[in-house]
Formats: sequence, structure tokens, C-alpha cells
Amino acid sequence: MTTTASPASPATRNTDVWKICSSDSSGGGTTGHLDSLRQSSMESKAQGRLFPASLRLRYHLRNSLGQGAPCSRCALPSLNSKEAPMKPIENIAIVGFGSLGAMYAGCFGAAMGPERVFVVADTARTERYRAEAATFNGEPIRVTYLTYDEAAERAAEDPFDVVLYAVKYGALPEAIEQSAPLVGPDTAIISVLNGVTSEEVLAERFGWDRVLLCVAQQMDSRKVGATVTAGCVGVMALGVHDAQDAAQRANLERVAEWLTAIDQPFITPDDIRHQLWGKLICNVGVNQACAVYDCCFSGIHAPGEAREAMIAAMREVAAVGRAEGVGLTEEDVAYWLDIIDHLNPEGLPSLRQDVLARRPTEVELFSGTINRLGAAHGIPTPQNERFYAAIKELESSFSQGRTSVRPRQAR
Ligand SMILES: CC(C)(CO)C(=O)C(=O)O
Repeated sequence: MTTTASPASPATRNTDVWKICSSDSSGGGTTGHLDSLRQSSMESKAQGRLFPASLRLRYHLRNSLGQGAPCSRCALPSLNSKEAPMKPIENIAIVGFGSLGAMYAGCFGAAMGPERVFVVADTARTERYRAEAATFNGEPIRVTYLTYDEAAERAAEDPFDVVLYAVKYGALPEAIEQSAPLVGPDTAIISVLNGVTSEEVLAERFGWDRVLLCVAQQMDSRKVGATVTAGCVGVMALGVHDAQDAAQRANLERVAEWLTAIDQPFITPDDIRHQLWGKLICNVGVNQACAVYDCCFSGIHAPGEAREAMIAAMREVAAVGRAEGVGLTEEDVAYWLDIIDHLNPEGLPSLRQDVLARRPTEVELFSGTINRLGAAHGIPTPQNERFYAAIKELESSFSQGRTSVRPRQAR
């Protein structure tokens, strides 16, 4: 499978874009400026790491750091050389060890080792994780598991440079309270949660100087028991709340240097809010359609009712987003549809994984949000109302063992 993000995409204007999956045979998959980066990209593939170097930010860092002028190649204003040098990122705490948190634990642990990458959880979960010995794509995940108390003790001596949140939205308030002692004055905070509001919740507690805006996209990670797999680790799209704020920009550049150093793919779109809403277009469509039509990605790749319903729901998000002041168009719908169409046909979105595991879903973040905002703006959202009702029905029937609202379709 090859996953590509369209270079002409409205959602990634002015960003270099990479082909990011393992079977991509295009020779590095970047738009290609620097031989050394191409080389690094190919080395990553040779090691089976499924992703190339982050060309754009490297380019940005080379060209703008210390020069005091806006970078001519990308949207980031540059930092002045007289600003204090940044302490490199050396240790990471990951809060949340579902399919996404565990995928990042697998990637970061492989690049940085267990003395620098920590998965932090409550005592019961930590004991379970220690006993389970999780794997990512067949390799042991190389991290250290800590309880919140153990992590707080460690942070008192050596604060974490990054805390990455990968819990479900409903678990975020409690995770924030439990993990607050991990956050020091220079800790960068990244949320890979779906939806458009987790960063605001984090910023209320920790401030925008620490919290980056982030969209985790294009990955197809799956966790069954302690086995985590991903054909494609995707890309992190990163940005800041206020591009004029030097502290926020410095935070982003520090994280960008780290991701570049460990070869984790990322982009910095010009308009991160647009990107966040774009990902919502994707999730509202594919996550809900696969849950309601009881299928993996192949079920919505094929023409038919499930695909039509997915696209209708995506268009409703674009309409509501426009009313919210985000310039989403039919081009954005087409861009995210293209990404969906390149997801592993046998993969499952997170909401469908939740349904199969009979866990509460993120329906409130998806159709819940769109129906509420649609009503406030007087925009009809009939498809999302249908999805919402069907998923709520599924959730309420978990106790009877049901994981489907309709006869099976393509699987
Ligand atoms: C992009 C996608 C659909 C990948 O699985 C996702 O974000 C999710 O499952 O929540």
C-alpha cells in the first residue's frame, strides 16, 4: 500500500509532502531537495521504519534559525539568534497506551531507548503493561513503564522534556490531573487525540507556551491485547496557537529538532486550525461509517451506501467548519477522501476498534460536535444525526454483546 498526501492539497499548502508507507517505491518519497535527507529517508526504509526524513522542518531549521528573518521556504517565522539556546529534548513521557500511544511508544522507544521514553499510567495499568511485554510490528516496545507517582518523583529531579497525551477524550481531565507533576517549566505538550478541542483543555491547565497544536494523521495503527501493528505510522502535523508568540515558536522548533533527529515524520502546515478541522472531516466520515456499516476500510473504499454516507457526513463537517470560520471547501473533502482511500483496506479506525472492544466511543467528538455546532449555526446535519443515533444505540447495547447495528457488509 502506498499512502500519499496530495501536494496540491489545500490542507497542506506550502508544505513538503512525503509518501510515507513501506511499499512506496518512489525512491525516498520526498519532494526532494537535499541528497543527505533522501539518503536518510532510504536508510529509514531499509531499517523497516516506514518513514522518511522530515524535510521541510530540517530545511526550515537550516535556513532560518539564528538568522532573524522569516524562512522563505515555509510558514514559520524564524527565531533570532540572540534568543537563549534550546535544551534538546531527551526524555519523553507518554500518557495513554492505546493503539496510538503504543505506536508512538514503539517509534520513540526504538529511536531513543527505554532510559529516555516512559509510558506513564495508574498503578493497575502499569502493572499490567510491565507483565504484558507489548510489541510493535513484531519488535518489543523499548520503553520504561512508570506509575504516575514514580514519574512525578523522576520529574522532580529531571523534568520531562515532552509529555505526549494519547488517551481517549473522556479520560483527558483525569489524565491531566494525574500527570500535572510531570510537567515542568520547559515541558512541551503534544496531544494526539482526535477532535479539535483537546489542546484547549490542555492549554487551560498548562498554558499555550507549552501546548502545541497537533494532528496525528494517516496512520493505521491497531492494538489487540499487547500486540500493536501499523502498516503506516503516518505524520504529525504540528503548529502553534499564536504564530507571533516567540515562546510558542521556540517550543515548536525544539520539538521539530527532536522529531527530525529521531526521523519521525511531521509537517508544519501554514494553518494548523485548518488541518485540525480537516482531520475532523476524516474522522467524522471514516470512523463513524466503519462503525455503523460494520466494516474495515475496504468496506468504505468500495462504492455503495457506506461510502456515500461517509462522504455526506464529511461534507457536513466542511459546512459547519465554514460557519465556524475555517475555510473548508470541497477540495478539503477530496483531499481527506484520498487519504482515506489509501488506508490499509484491512485496517480499522479507532471508533470501530472501540466498538469491537465494547468501550465507550468518541462519538461525542465526531457527530456529537458537528450536530451541536450545526444546530447553533442553523446548518442541517442529517447524516451525522443518523450516525450519532446508530452509534449511541450500539454503545447502549454493548452489555448485550452487540457490536453491530446492521447486517455485515464488506469486511
Ligand atoms: C486516520 C484514522 C482514521 C486512522 O485510523 C484515525 O484517526 C482513527 O482511526 O481515529
